Amino acid sequence: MTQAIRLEKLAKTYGRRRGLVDLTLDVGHGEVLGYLGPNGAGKSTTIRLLLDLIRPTGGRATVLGLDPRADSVEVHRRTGYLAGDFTVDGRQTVRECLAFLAALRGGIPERRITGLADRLGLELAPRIRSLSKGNRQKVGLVQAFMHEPELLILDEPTAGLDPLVQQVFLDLVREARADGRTVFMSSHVMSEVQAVADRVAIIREGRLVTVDTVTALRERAVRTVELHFDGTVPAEEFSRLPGVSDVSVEGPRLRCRIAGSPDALVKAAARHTVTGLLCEEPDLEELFFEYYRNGAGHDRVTAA
Ligand SMILES: Nc1ncnc2c1ncn2[C@@H]1O[C@H](COP(=O)(O)OP(=O)(O)OP(=O)(O)O)[C@@H](O)[C@H]1O
Repeated sequence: MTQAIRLEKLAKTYGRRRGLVDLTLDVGHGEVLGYLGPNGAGKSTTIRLLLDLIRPTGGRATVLGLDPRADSVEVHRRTGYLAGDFTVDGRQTVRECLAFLAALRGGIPERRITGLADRLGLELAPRIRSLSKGNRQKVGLVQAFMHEPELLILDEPTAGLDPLVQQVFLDLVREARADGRTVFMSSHVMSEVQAVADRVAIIREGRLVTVDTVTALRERAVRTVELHFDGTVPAEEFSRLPGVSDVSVEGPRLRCRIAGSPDALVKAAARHTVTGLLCEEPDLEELFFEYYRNGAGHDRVTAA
């Protein structure tokens, strides 16, 4: 797979403040990458660097094979961008605003704009300044998607959206991927990212902590397992097994948490008569918290 985005030791400092530290990351064409991190992790900094809205202090970014600085116009033409602080002229109506932005893009069929607005439940008649935060965000989404760009760069796209509209947004991302387009979206909510992303990159304090597929993250995540036996089993037979923690036994029921392979647990259970087995879906949000806790940041993220 060729790369839609290639970051090589990309770095940004703001005076003496750290923005981004030697970030190396590739995003393939047609891939949806979820870019997760707590407040101040460096997500917006990365995105602004991709679009040449700020300049790096080290390293290199390549977007659609282009240099964001030298080929800025071309990068912006081929990209749909939603800024974290999306703002437009408040005096315009939604329709005027989107028509203006469409004209800047060389014209876009009106039905595409009205189609997106309909799906997101965005009225076109009101003035921008009268809109709630969520409705302004919808304007931002329409303008990012309306020209069907080959690359979408979205900074906290679901901020302020209610759950139903969030689902519509996730559908738009799925459709973009089905069309072979690339999506780079930042978030601080794991659940929405895991619903659509092929891979998830987690950053903390300007550094990449991990990047992996949602499937692999799931395999690494902690899950709760409940086993039912035909009688009481000794907890100590289970508490020392690799990856097993928080073992509790209540009558014939044993509950524990497991990280990684359940093989040792299954083999230990098989020494008894198992009458029931319940395994909860791994909680990726919890895995995400772990990545945060294992550092000096301690910035809490929002659980969805
Ligand atoms: N213009 C600036 N001047 C000084 N420091 C900045 C500036 N922009 C960002 N920073 C610092 O860079 C770091 C990364 O900020 P950034 O906005 O990229 O984080 P983020 O992950 O997007 O956070 P959030 O979720 O709050 O938007 C933070 O410590 C922030 O204070």
